[in-house]
Amino acid sequence: MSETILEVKQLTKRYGKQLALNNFDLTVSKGEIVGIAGRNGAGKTTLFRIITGLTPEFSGSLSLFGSLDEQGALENRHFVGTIIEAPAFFPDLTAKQNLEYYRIQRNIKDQNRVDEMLALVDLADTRRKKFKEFSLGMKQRLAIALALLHRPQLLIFDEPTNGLDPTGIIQVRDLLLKLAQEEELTILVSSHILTELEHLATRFVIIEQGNKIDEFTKGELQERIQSYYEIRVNKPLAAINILQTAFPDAQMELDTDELIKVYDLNIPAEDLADTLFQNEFKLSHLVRKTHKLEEVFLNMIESKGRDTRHV
Ligand SMILES: Nc1ncnc2c1ncn2[C@@H]1O[C@H](COP(=O)(O)OP(=O)(O)OP(=O)(O)O)[C@@H](O)[C@H]1O
Repeated sequence: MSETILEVKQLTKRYGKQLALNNFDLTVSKGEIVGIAGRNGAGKTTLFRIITGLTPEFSGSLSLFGSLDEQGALENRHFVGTIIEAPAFFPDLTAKQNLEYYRIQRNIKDQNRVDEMLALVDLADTRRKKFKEFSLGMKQRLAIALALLHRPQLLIFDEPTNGLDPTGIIQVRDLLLKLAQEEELTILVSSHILTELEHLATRFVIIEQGNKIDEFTKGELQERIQSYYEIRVNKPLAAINILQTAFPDAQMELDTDELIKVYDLNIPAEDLADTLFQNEFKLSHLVRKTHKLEEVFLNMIESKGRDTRHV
């Protein structure tokens, strides 16, 4: 069994009448990169603030590094590195000077740690460049270096790719992957765009209006971005019934645009067309398509979110 790094059970947080988190359960094992995806206001930051101790009032239980009692969890927060809000860096200081300030302030004895971190996040060459002259991606990488300065085992990163351009997104993502592999970090990240977590996370949790509405592994996600046939035909309702009778094992649906979707590419397209022709349907469109990830994400929120609202 893999080591449990974090376990929260039945986490609930209200801000007045606003339910920000509702009976939220989450277990994170060592070495995992867990992506929390949800729209703006879904509750991601609230979850991270509770885990990191920034929001101390909540109901439910929280266990960090196996320590169940609240006091123990507080002590174990030393092993957590956090980027929830942009850290305060001095605009006129360099990357090295900024990190050195925090190294001394946090009483980290290892004097090589700053150079080590700058190399790790690929900022060693910035030399005299001041923080205010950094790109957003460089600022984000410096924030990662700061969060890791005290050698945490769990990194919690709220919206790491927010505001970054495509190059910045890839740089930050590759850095996080490298950290997970080389530094054996366990990582918890959030995003309002599932696509941005797609090539990073090993497991995904979908949150909507404070509720966990879905959870799946990277492999399971691939299955959901499945390919399918899209068919337009006159009398689509009658046609889907005929197709379903002809191919009883195939999963099919009629979407809101009256398009038939057949989720079984083992059926040759000609067989679908033949069945429709033989039953005198007029076929105007038959193409092979693949679901787009954001589409899968929004469908998930729409269908499962509906069931959990107003609780
Ligand atoms: N300090 C607060 N006071 C009142 N309401 C709050 C507070 N913090 C969060 N909320 C509310 O709780 C809900 C969850 O907010 P949260 O910031 O956790 O969402 P989020 O998923 O992180 O969204 P975003 O991506 O926009 O940051 C929202 O409805 C938000 O308005």
